Formats: sequence, structure tokens, C-alpha cells
Amino acid sequence: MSSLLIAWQLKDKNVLIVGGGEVASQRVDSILPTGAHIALLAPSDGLNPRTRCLIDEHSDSITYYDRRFSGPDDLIGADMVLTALDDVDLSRDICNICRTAKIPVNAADIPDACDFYFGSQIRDGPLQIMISTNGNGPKMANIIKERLQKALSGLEGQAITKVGALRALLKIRAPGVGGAVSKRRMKWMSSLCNAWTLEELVLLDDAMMQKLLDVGWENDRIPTFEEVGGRRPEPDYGNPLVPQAIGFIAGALLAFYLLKLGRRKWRSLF
Ligand SMILES: C[C@@]1(CC(=O)O)C2=NC(=C\c3[nH]c(c(CCC(=O)O)c3CC(=O)O)Cc3[nH]c(c(CC(=O)O)c3CCC(=O)O)/C=C3\N/C(=C\2)[C@@H](CCC(=O)O)[C@]3(C)CC(=O)O)/[C@H]1CCC(=O)O
Ligand SMILES: NC(=O)c1ccc[n+]([C@@H]2O[C@H](COP(=O)([O-])OP(=O)(O)OC[C@H]3O[C@@H](n4cnc5c(N)ncnc54)[C@H](O)[C@@H]3O)[C@@H](O)[C@H]2O)c1
Repeated sequence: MSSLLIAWQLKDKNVLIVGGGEVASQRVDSILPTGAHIALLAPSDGLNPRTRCLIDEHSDSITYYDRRFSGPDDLIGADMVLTALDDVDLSRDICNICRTAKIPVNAADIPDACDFYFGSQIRDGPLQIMISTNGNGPKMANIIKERLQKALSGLEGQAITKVGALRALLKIRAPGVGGAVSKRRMKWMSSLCNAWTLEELVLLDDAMMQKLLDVGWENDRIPTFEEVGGRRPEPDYGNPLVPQAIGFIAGALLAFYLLKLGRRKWRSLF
């Protein structure tokens, strides 16, 4: 069996985390950027220092309850539950209550009881890559993430941000959902993404976007980067004085060496 990989939207949803150890702190890291309201339930004497820090720094997003899990009432209003406990029986009980209440649940210590797994993540602006081994080898997911990270240029997130802005402008210029307009929009956007390099997309600015739409979209074609006023930055050779200074020092050292050699030869003749 494999699993469904989706980008779950959690903005303004209620996520309950039961436990406050190291794994709980990683769950907070994963949930915070989604814009969800987090409730964290764990006695303060078991709080990991990072979890404590996250609670203090993000008091607008995290409501902390300094107590142990007390039963099904703790789950009321939760849209998602994550357990990160050192008590497998309690973890399993919480999973069972969630299943009855139809609340999606992840238990860090019982893969079989999870509705979904976390994965190793690469994030760069709007780009989100999740590596999952479907429960087989979490450390392998982490190693593969590091390999993938090296293969990325670092421009992807910025390029996607620019494409997102252009898509939003195009939707204003050619509104509508479905039908012929949708088909034309999708074809034009896909052709542009295929035709332009990542570097060119990163350099898109407001004026170029307007021109792309005026010249390209309106005439149903993909203009080149240069055609819409794109300019590549001049290659940076650094400070021109640096090579000059290096040349001067090298020249001076060579002259000094030759002078010394000349003197030695002169001496040896007499
Ligand atoms: C990817 C990542 C995401 C995250 O947690 O955010 C993640 N685990 C990570 C690290 C990690 N976890 C563990 C080790 C020690 C080495 C090792 O065991 O390999 C390391 C390595 C480390 O710490 O470096 C121990 C471990 N993990 C699970 C159990 C319970 C069990 O298997 O029974 C045990 C105790 C096993 C035991 O007692 O022996 C279970 C799960 N861990 C998952 C996700 C889900 C499957 C994901 C997948 O298969 O891809 C799943 C099923 C449930 C879930 O957590 O959702 C994150 C890497 C983030 C990153 O660095 O990028
Ligand atoms: N999924 C993963 O990636 C992964 C990785 C490592 C470990 N684990 C497993 O996850 C579990 C948690 O790991 P950890 O390192 O965070 O453990 P931990 O011991 O650091 O934290 C456990 C937390 O649970 C709290 N707790 C205990 N009983 C409670 C209760 N009744 N109500 C509320 N809170 C309670 C403790 O106070 C503590 O904050 C362990 O079982 C571990 O084997 C999972």
C-alpha cells in the first residue's frame, strides 16, 4: 500500500498536540507555518526546552495547557490531533477516541494507528517537497532530503513566487473558472514555464509582467525574456582593484627574487 501525498490546508484550524517532548517540538515546527491554532497539552515538568521556547515565542498561535491528558473532552473542537507521548497505551487510547470522533490523528510512536505520517521536508518560499518512506525508514527520508537539497539551485522558490504573481494578474485579466478561458490560461502558463529559464522567471518584475500579458497573452504567444524588457545582471568580477593589487605584489616579489639571484651569481664569480 502507498499513501496519498497532499498539501493539507490548516489555516485557522485547531490542532491539538498531546505531549511536550522533543517530537512535540518538531510537530510545533511543522504546524506553526500553516497558520493553525495550536493547543499543546503536557505537564510543565516534562517540557523539552525547545518546546518551552516555542510556547513562549509564539503565544499568539499556541495555547499551552500545563496538565496531563484528561479524556475525550480534551479533543472537543480539534480538527487534527497529534500525540507525542512516552506512554504508548495513552497514545493508543487517544487514537481510538479520535477515530470514534472522526478526527484525523497521528501518533508518533504507533505508525499503525496513524491516519497520516509526517515526512522529511524541504521548504523554499512556496515550494514544499515532502520525502516519505511510508513508515519504512524515517532516517532514510532525512538522508534523501539532504541529497535533494544539494540538487536544487536555490532559485526555485523565488521563481515560483514570480509565477504565482503573474498567474494572479492573468486571472484578473482573463477571469472565469472552467471552459475555454481556463484551457487557454493553463496552456499559456504551462508554455511560459517551459520556455523561460528559472533565472529569467526570478528576474520578472511588475513592468515585465504587464508587458508579458499585453504582448504575449493578448496575442496568444510566449515572448522572450528580452522582448519584454528583461536584462540579465552584468557578471560580477568583483573589485577590479583586487586583481591589480595581486599583480603588483606578484611583480614586486618576482623583481626581489631576480635581484637576489643576480647578486648571488655576481658574488660567485669572484
Ligand atoms: C521524516 C520524519 C518527519 C517528522 O517527524 O517530522 C519522521 N521521522 C523523522 C525522524 C526520525 N524518526 C525516528 C528516527 C530514528 C531513526 C529511525 O528509526 O529511522 C529518526 C531519525 C532522526 O531523528 O534523525 C524514529 C521513529 N520514527 C517513527 C517511530 C515509530 C515507529 O516506527 O514505530 C520511531 C521510533 C522507532 C523505534 O522505536 O525504533 C515513526 C515515524 N516517523 C515518521 C517521520 C513517520 C514515517 C515517515 C517516513 O517513513 O518517511 C512515522 C511513521 C510517523 C510520524 O512520525 O508521522 C523525521 C525526519 C525529519 C528530517 O530530519 O527531515
Ligand atoms: N515519529 C517520530 O519521528 C519519532 C521520533 C523519535 C521518537 N518517537 C517516539 O515518539 C514518542 C515521543 O518521543 P519524545 O522524544 O518526544 O519523548 P519525550 O519523553 O521527550 O516526551 C514525552 C512527553 O509526553 C508528555 N506526557 C507524558 N504523559 C502525558 C500525559 N498523560 N498527558 C500529557 N502529556 C504527557 C511528557 O510530559 C513529555 O513532555 C516516543 O514514544 C518515541 O519513541 C517518534
